[in-house]
Amino acid sequence: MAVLDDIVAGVLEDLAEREARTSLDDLKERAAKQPGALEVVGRLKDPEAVAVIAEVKRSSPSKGALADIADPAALAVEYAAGGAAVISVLTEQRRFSGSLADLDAVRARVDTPLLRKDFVVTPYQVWEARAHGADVVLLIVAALEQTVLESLVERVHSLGMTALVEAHDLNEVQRALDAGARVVGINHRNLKTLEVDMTVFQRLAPYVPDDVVRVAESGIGGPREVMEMARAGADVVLVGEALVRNGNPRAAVAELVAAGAHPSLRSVRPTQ
Ligand SMILES: O=C(O)c1ccccc1NCC(=O)[C@H](O)[C@H](O)COP(=O)(O)O
Repeated sequence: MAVLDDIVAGVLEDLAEREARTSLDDLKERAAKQPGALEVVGRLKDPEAVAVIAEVKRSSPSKGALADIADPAALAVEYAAGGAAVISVLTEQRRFSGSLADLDAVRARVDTPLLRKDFVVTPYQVWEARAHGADVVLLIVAALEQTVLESLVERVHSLGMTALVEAHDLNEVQRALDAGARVVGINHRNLKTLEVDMTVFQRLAPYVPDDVVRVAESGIGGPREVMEMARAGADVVLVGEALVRNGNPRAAVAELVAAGAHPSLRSVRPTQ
């Protein structure tokens, strides 16, 4: 079984348990009590700079344990202080050791927009994201039939949140755009094989129109890669491992933010 299928199968089992505990009506009530979702498209599409999405990531299928993050909110506070535009919180339990409790904890401590990073395949999970304070929801094209992808994008947007729609090849980029994505993530990591190919973003970015936010994801280790992604047309970089392994996450985010605003990029980035 491909890694992605295996992850989604586990996600569906865990989801069934949560659905048995919390009805959709209860989730909707909780969502109604949240402040409105924060707008992120304008924040991410800055012609002067590449924005940074900093990820709270304890472990992963490709690398196993990455960092012992006892206090995800404290890490998020450091990310926010370093200048992260959005903070990504992994909520998948089995392979990434995340939870909705992590999202709650982070939401309680930072005002920065939050991305619920999970394997979202049903509307219930979209409601969960909103009920737990998310502003952005990841949708992975490879995990979804086109009609389901379209309806989930619509649901995310109708709740005032933004869908980050993730692709890994040209067909998936086209499907993301057809589904109405305003923010497209191009993942260097193939989620079926876990192979990371750092040429994927530069090959696919030209197919994403300029009015759509382009996010380069995975394998970004530091300022050098941020500048490479910027030159290839990235508006945003999403970084996990390099930040959670760094002893000074605030400084590490600040370094990436500074690289994304480097004056030498002004001549290569399109003015919008
Ligand atoms: O990270 C993995 O091993 C992984 C495996 C299977 C599905 C998804 C996976 N990661 C999710 C991500 O997209 C990354 O967490 C994110 O892009 C950050 O990547 P990195 O900076 O390389 O930690």
